[in-house]
Amino acid sequence: MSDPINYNAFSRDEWQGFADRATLPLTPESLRQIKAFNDRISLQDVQDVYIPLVHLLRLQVQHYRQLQRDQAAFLQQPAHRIPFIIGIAGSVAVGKSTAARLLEVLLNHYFTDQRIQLITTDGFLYSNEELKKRGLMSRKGFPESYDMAGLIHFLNAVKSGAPLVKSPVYSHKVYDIVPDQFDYIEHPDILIVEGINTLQLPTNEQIYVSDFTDFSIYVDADSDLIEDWFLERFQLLLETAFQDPSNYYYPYATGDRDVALAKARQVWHDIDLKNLEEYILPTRNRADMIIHKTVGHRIDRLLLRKY
Ligand SMILES: Nc1ncnc2c1ncn2[C@@H]1O[C@H](COP(=O)(O)OP(=O)(O)OP(=O)(O)O)[C@@H](O)[C@H]1O
Ligand SMILES: CC(C)(CO)[C@@H](O)C(=O)NCCC(=O)O
Repeated sequence: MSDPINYNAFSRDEWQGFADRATLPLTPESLRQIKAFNDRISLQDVQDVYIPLVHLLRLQVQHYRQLQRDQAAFLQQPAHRIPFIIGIAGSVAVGKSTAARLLEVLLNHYFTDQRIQLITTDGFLYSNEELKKRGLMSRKGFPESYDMAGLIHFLNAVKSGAPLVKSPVYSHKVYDIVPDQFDYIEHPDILIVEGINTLQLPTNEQIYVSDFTDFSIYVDADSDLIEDWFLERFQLLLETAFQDPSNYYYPYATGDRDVALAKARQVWHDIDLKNLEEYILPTRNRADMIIHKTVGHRIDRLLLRKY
C-alpha cells in the first residue's frame, strides 16, 4: 500500500518507543483474560503495539472530555458525560473482533474507573427472513444487508446518554439474528463498536456511523493472507462449533472435508473478498488509525492520521 499523504506511518519499532511500558504492567489476571478469548495472541504485540495505542487513546479521551466540558460551559449548559466511541473496521476474518476484545481487556485494565462496553455491528444485519424477502441472502455483509438506520438510531441513543440501549444479537451458530435477544448498553464511558461497516457511508441516510465514532481503527492486511486466516478459522470451526447439530455449517462438519473446504473458498471469493474489494477497502482512508498486519497476524506498521 502506498501511504496516503495525510497519515504519519510508523514501523513497529518506532511505534513501540512511544509509550513507557513500565508504567503499569499487565497483571496475571489481565493476561489470563487475554489468553482466554484467543490463546494465539502474541503478548509481544500487546506490549509493543497495544499498550502505546492505549496511551494514545487515553489522550484522545481526555481531550474529548475537556472539549465537551468547555463547550457545555460556553453554551451555559450542564455538562453531560457523553460516551466516547471507538470504531473498528476491516475485512471479514482480518481479526477485528480479536482486536476489539483485546482493547476491551486493556482499557478495563488501564482505565479502572471507566465502564467499557463492546458491540459488533453484526447485530444490525437484517434477519434471514428479511434478507430473503429482499433477495439478499447471498449478500450478507454487503451494505444493503444491514439496517443502517437502526444502527445509527442505536448510536444516537448511546451518545444522547440514554441509560439503557438495546443492541440486537447475531449468532454465527444459527447464521441469523436471534429473536428477542439483546446486548444491553448501560451508559458506558467508552463503547467499542466493531464491524466491517463502521466507516461506510450509507446512501439513504443523512448521517453516517462515523459521525458517532470519536476514534476509528482500520485493521488491514493483504487479502491473500486474510483468505488464509478465513480458511484456517473455518477448519478450526469444522472441528469445534460446526460439530454441533444446530450449527448452520453442521452438514459440512460431518461430510467430506474437501467439499467443506470448497464451500469455504466459494464463500470467501464470492462474498467476503468481493465485499472487501468493493465496499470495505475503500473506507480504509477514513480511519484515524490503520493497523497493518502481516504473516502470522504480526503487526508490522501503523499509520496515524495527521489531519
Ligand atoms: N492477533 C491475532 N493473533 C492470532 N490469531 C488471530 C489474531 N487476530 C485474529 N486471529 C485469528 O484470525 C481469525 C479471524 O479473527 P476474528 O474472528 O477476530 O476476525 P473478524 O475480523 O472479527 O472476523 P468476522 O468479521 O468474520 O467476525 C480467527 O481465527 C482468529 O483466531
Ligand atoms: C456476519 C458477517 C457479514 C460479518 O461479520 C460475516 O461474518 C458473514 O457471515 N459473511 C457472509 C458469509 C456467508 O454468507 O456465509
